[in-house]
Amino acid sequence: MNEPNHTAVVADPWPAPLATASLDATATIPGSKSLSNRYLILAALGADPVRIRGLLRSRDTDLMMNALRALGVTCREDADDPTTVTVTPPPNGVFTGCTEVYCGLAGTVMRFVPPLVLFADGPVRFDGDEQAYARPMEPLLFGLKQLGAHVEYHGQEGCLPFTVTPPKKLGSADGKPIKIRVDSSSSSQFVSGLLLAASRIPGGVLLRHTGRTLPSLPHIRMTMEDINAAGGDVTMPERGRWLVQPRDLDLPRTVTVEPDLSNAAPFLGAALIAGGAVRVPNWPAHTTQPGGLLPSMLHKFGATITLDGEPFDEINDCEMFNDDFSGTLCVTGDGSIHGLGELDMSAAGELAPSVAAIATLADGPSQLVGIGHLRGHETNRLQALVTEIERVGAHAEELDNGIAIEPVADDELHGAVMETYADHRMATFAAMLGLRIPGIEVRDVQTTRKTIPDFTGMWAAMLAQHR
Ligand SMILES: O=C(O)C1=C[C@@H](OP(=O)(O)O)[C@@H](O)[C@H](O)C1
Ligand SMILES: C=C(OP(=O)(O)O)C(=O)O
Repeated sequence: MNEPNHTAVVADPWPAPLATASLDATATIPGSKSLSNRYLILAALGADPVRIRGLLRSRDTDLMMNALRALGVTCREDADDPTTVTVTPPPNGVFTGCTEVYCGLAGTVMRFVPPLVLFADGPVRFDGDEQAYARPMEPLLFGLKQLGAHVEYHGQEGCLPFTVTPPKKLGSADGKPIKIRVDSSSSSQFVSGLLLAASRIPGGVLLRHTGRTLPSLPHIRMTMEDINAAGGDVTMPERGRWLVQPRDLDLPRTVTVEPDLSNAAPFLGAALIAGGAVRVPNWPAHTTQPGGLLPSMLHKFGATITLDGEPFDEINDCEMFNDDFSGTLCVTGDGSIHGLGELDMSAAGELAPSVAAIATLADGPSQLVGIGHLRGHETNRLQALVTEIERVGAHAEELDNGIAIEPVADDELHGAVMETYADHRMATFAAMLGLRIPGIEVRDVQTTRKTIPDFTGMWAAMLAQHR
């Protein structure tokens, strides 16, 4: 249950640096949280050790490794490189029960680990940060109940903390896929969590999403691609329906994690806000990360985008998606930012705080829609964004399914101490505003450790590289 100590000392509130010159920077972004935690889960579900290279080392991945360790999985980092970790599954694939897992505030831990209890030899209790008690969990646990698990809540019904007890017998009696129905409209992670475990269920699983909307489809496609890369057989015969055939899962002996493209957003966005160029190396030309949508969003704001020197306009999405190719993405801004009008962000909700920061400094209004489920993220992000945008003197309002942002002239914006609500993306959002608005200070900037080990160091390094 213990978490590792993080010791770096940073002033609180942290004075966000102002950009006083246009940028000419390269930012190397650590590994993807979503891919890191999927590879850890899939490696734990396999039979043989898997070496994961470029693993993100941050609070969410440390929580995931500790969760797996509690279940009898060995996660051993290389002595000379903590981002290379070898995962060895438990003997016979049986996870250790009668234990506890601490989820922190990590959606990928609280939604991807409980399904592993289906293969445990006893009950597992799950707990997390107090703020995690407000995050939706019930649809995932309803899915597990349909697979025969027993769930006991220790606080509010449908929320952390809870205990999952494995079924006495797993899988259908007739050898056909078990049919389960889950409403995943409040988080794609319910579908992903169930799919990740489903290959190991005798007879497999037919999963149907029952809600009206389904956010973060790229993240579900990421789950499918990773399962299939591990020898699984998962298909989506139609939107909102997945068929998982029973299969042994074994990732390749070594897998390499792509950089976290969503965490690239504040850095690339800085080129628009401060003006100048920011480059991110190892940008994958093919990716299931929703951050793959970032170049086109930044382009709409008015940025010039190149990949290995090729203009973005001339990069045909299909041709560019050659699996083996990765290059340096370069975003250049001239200090002007166009309002977006209405932008559907349902596929990439985790980019919304960064996009909102840029939109706050634009020359016209933006409405980011399709993201009502952000109310159940680390904090109620729609409410938090409105409060913090208003705090610096611009205007914003909550919509049913998103946020409307009404920028004001730069001289009407003013510094403030920004709240972050234990939300890493609210901290990076505030840092982005601080590039242009003098006097921005950020409370608890260390909350960025959820997915970035040294955000303030990387931010300072970017600003030190200017024209
Ligand atoms: O599966 C994943 O790795 C994630 C899915 C998304 O969750 P939601 O569908 O809840 O937004 C995303 O926002 C989160 O940061 C990571
Ligand atoms: C929503 C997010 O995280 P989580 O994986 O905790 O859901 C996020 O990182 O923006």
